[in-house]
Amino acid sequence: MATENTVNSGEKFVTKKYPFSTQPIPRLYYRDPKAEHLIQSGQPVILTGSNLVGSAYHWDMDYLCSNLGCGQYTVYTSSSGKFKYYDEKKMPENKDFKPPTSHTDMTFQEFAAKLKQERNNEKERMYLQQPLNDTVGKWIVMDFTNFNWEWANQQQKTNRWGPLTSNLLLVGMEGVITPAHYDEQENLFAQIQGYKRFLLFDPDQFECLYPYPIYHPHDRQSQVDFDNPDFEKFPKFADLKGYEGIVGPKDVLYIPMYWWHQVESLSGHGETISITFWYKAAQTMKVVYPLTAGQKVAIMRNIEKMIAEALNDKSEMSPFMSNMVLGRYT
Ligand SMILES: CC1(C)c2ccccc2-c2ccc(C[C@@H](CC(=O)O)C(=O)C(=O)O)cc21
Ligand SMILES: [Zn+2]
Repeated sequence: MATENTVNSGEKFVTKKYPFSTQPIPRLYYRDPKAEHLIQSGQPVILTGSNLVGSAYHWDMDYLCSNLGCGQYTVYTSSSGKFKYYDEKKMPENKDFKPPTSHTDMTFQEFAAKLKQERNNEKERMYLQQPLNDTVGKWIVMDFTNFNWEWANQQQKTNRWGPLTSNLLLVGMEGVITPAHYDEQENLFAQIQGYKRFLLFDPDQFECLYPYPIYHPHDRQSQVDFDNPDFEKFPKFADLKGYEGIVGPKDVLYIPMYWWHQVESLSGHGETISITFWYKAAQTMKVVYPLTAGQKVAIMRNIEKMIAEALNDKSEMSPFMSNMVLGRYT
């Protein structure tokens, strides 16, 4: 049932309410020219009917247990249910950084068994994420080869995306949340089991989402706690405008590069099973003005990196940037 901080979004989903407005992510048949146009213009769209991972629609926990083999899988655990990504390579320079989640390796069978027992005492939330590699069993390899590669390759070509870098298998417990962040790759996000609520924000919402400094382990993640926003520190969060949609089995969501997204595995519909298709950026042939918001994010990132390198002292970043901007460009 819906409580005071949740809404009944449609017939069967209860979702958390946030203090910003959203409009629906378009949902179109994958062959619809409007869908093609949205992808080409770097706009998100939920695609139906693509069968991108049609050969994996029968993947459920039992099938994965018997066919994923006995390889080790990375399983993240979080007591809060939030899985904020952090870059371990950036931890040495940030002495007081405490990872918000822990991770261990285990076989899929161990993960599935823990999932069953976890269901009772609702304590530790778990999220398995694993590149699909050659440790998986032969049936999984066969399902993988039978993905709708013809359509995926056609998208890659039409939109001039770079190479496919990885397919990630994701198995999440009900209620896990991936907090707002952006990625630097194009993403075809395929849902196999369960339902995920996506909140998406245009890269031009950058000033409302206050990403961590680039050298921070939480680079690319928003500093704002959506459940308890600090409007003193992050006043423009109140002006945030987003898109929202529920991605269910057989849906494919196109998440354009640099688009912010928060992802919530909805309760009451079992664990979620997803596969991501990440592509490197399209080759920028000729710069066209005005620049897109995403291009400006890329420029900001490059400048932040150069300043951090030039100063070679993190504590100098803030005074340096303030001196450069305050009272001069503000
Ligand atoms: C949180 C988790 C498990 C994780 C932990 C540690 C390192 C990486 C990742 C990682 C990467 C991608 C996702 C999928 C998705 C979010 C979602 O579906 O929940 C998403 O953000 C995307 O497809 O771009 C989820 C994760
Ligand atoms: Zn992401």
